[in-house]
Amino acid sequence: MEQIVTGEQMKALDVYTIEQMQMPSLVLMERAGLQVFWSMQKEGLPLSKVLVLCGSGNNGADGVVIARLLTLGGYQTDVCILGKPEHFTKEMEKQIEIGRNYGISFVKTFCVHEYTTIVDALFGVGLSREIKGTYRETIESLEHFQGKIVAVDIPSGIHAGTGAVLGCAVRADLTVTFGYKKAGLCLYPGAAYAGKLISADVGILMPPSFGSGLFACTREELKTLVRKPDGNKGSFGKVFLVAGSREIFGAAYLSGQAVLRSGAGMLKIATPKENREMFACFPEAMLAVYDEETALEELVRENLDWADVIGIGPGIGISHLSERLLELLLKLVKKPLVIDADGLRLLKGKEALLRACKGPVILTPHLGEFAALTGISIARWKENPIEITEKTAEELGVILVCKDARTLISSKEGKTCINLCGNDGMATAGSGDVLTGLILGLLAQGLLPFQAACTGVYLHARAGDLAASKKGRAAMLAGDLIDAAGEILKEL
Ligand SMILES: NC(=O)C1=CN([C@@H]2O[C@H](COP(=O)(O)OP(=O)(O)OC[C@H]3O[C@@H](n4cnc5c(N)ncnc54)[C@H](OP(=O)(O)O)[C@@H]3O)[C@@H](O)[C@H]2O)[C@@H](O)CC1
Ligand SMILES: [K+]
Repeated sequence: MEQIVTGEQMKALDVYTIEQMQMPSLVLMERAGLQVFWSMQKEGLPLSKVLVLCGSGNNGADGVVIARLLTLGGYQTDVCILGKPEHFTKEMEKQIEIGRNYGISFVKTFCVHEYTTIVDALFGVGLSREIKGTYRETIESLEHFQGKIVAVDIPSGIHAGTGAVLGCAVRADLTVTFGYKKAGLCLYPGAAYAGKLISADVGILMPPSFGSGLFACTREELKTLVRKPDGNKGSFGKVFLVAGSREIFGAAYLSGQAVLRSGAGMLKIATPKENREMFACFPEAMLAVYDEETALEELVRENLDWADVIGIGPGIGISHLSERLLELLLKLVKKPLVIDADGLRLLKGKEALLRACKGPVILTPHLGEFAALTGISIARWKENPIEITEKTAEELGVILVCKDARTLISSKEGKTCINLCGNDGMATAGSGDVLTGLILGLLAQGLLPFQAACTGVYLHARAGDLAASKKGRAAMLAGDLIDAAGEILKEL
């Protein structure tokens, strides 16, 4: 997993490195400036005439370092400091003094169109409120700039913890961020403002006791999934999935296919009797059919004994039978339970039952389902997604997968994973059913619930990127995700 931090956490790490490790702030800053300077050269930015825009804090001080390095490198560079001298940090004062000694060009006014590249060093992780006045006018004047823009640490105007735009923000082509990726660069809209994102090591250290539970999944997590040469279908896990209804067969099929493609050994689908014939095309799945006459408690008890993991929701519809099945599972399950789609809609009003559930529960709502379940609007979630997802996971006592362009997975203990892969082609019918199946398949193979949820989301998103590269984002279907997930697992 890759560590992600909020702005506050990053500041705490700066302080730790400077005060506890005794690393001078100006050394960190020099390394930060060098990393941006090198990245600008390496990325082939047009450097015939560069303007560096600086605020009054240490992000601005980084900007002055970059201007000095560019000037020494022979690139024509101007620096414009928008911050007021009374707000300068001591590092900023020092960098201006050094810059003057090195003969860099400070300007008071500028015409953006004279420059080929602009360096945005107005605000970094210290941005604390909405941008107004001259800062805002300057940022807005960059909107029609034809050259390239490089953001130092984070595009100015983006909140480092939430990715929100505070009034206005710089749209960068390249962002060089220091130490660790900031959450605001990983979440939308911030992610869209960052352009190409490069993480640069500048020597900031993280103490072992550091309490950031924020991560992004990486390819490494998939490697925890190992096939055992002496394994059998039982040892790769048995999945019991309550899915499908008279009207909706496809959701059960897609989820079930994803379960088996991810490597689980056996699958049994509980579905209404009318679906029996439809399942002729899915011979790998066993069936437990039910109707009004079925003793549902018996059916559930029997299959809970048999299965290693349980899922409910894809295409079950809203009926008294599906509601009864959900209630029985919540009351009786002691194994991991994944609830998706209609299962989430039926969960409304059963929060007490959910909290009392003895098995670990994973909920996988898209934002509409999340809003319906919690009463928290999509707009409110988007204002502060990490905090709200963590709080809801804790309150409901579940692992919560909030599906969005940047899906968040939070455990009730306050660990959160941000998914950084995937694309808009995945917003297609059945995509969520596939995710549920993948998570179930990974659970069946022994991944711990939070790990299975994070790895499932990552595998699903990587499959989305592979499917998009083959079929195109508009044309790809949920079924392509299943095939692509299989290919990704094969590569391992
Ligand atoms: N520590 C280190 O050694 C290292 C730090 N590094 C660099 O430092 C950056 C963090 O620096 P920072 O903490 O000084 O904050 P920064 O982002 O420059 O802005 C703070 C200033 O802006 C002001 N301000 C805020 N919002 C505002 C608004 N809307 N409109 C107007 N003003 C506003 C705020 O005012 P205040 O809120 O205090 O009133 C304050 O004056 C970090 O991102 C990285 O680039 C690297 O070099 C590595 C080593
Ligand atoms: K910046």
